[in-house]
Amino acid sequence: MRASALVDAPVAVVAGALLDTSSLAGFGVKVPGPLLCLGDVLTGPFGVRLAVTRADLSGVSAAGDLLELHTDLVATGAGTLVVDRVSWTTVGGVVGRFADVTVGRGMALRVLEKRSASLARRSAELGAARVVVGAAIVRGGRLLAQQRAFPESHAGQWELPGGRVEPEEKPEEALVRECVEELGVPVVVGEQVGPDVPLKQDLVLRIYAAELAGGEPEALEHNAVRWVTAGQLPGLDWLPADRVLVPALQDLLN
Ligand SMILES: Nc1nc2c([nH]c(=O)n2[C@H]2C[C@H](O)[C@@H](COP(=O)(O)OP(=O)(O)OP(=O)(O)O)O2)c(=O)[nH]1
Repeated sequence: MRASALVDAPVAVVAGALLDTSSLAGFGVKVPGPLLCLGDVLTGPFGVRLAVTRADLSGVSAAGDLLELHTDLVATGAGTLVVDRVSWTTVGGVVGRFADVTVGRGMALRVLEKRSASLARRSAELGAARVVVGAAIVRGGRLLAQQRAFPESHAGQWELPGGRVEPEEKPEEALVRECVEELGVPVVVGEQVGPDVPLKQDLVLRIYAAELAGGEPEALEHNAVRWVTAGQLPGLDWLPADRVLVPALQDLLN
């Protein structure tokens, strides 16, 4: 079964809204955390279990023994086309087929309609949210990660250099400023990497690829900086929002 809807927001924003498990609230789905990550297991009504097999800019997929859900995102000139595909295994026999047609399809359609409305709502919120920028600085096939010194709850965890965009700044300008403040070096900012990851109701994390424009980065406000390979990325104790971005960061390095 397929359904599609146009959402008036860029792909990076809609992809972020899709990762936000708050848009699954009200569907009786148990989720492991506030953000969907590759490999997460979702538990739906009747104990149906689904593993997340894709969570990136192209959309989200989840698959289990009986059910598969795919949401594909396509950029159009007029916003993002969200294409949902649902497939499930029908219990055999006449009764099973009857139940499938009368109950299963109607239920799936109602769920998709409700979800599409909540996705559009969350995308609008995130599109208007304040942005925290982060720099994916790559040198010689390694990514620069930095280890937070505070607050206590996040001390020791890893993140990317960056911070909040001030009201009068462009995101790229904020990133250059933050890299000078935190690392003591200028950077050249490139393309966005991965989706806008929801941090709170009205705050998103947006990562840009970046290159050093000179100098050697130092941990001026952090515990440490470290250059990590694609293989080392999943093993680092990242802040939760950055963990979601690991596959996109690995793609950037590969
Ligand atoms: N810089 C940065 N912040 C991140 C990342 N991942 C992530 O969840 N965050 C969160 C942590 C904070 O809640 C928020 C940014 O705060 P910050 O402390 O770095 O930036 P800031 O100095 O401009 O913020 P503030 O003084 O206004 O709190 O974003 C990341 O990779 N880099």
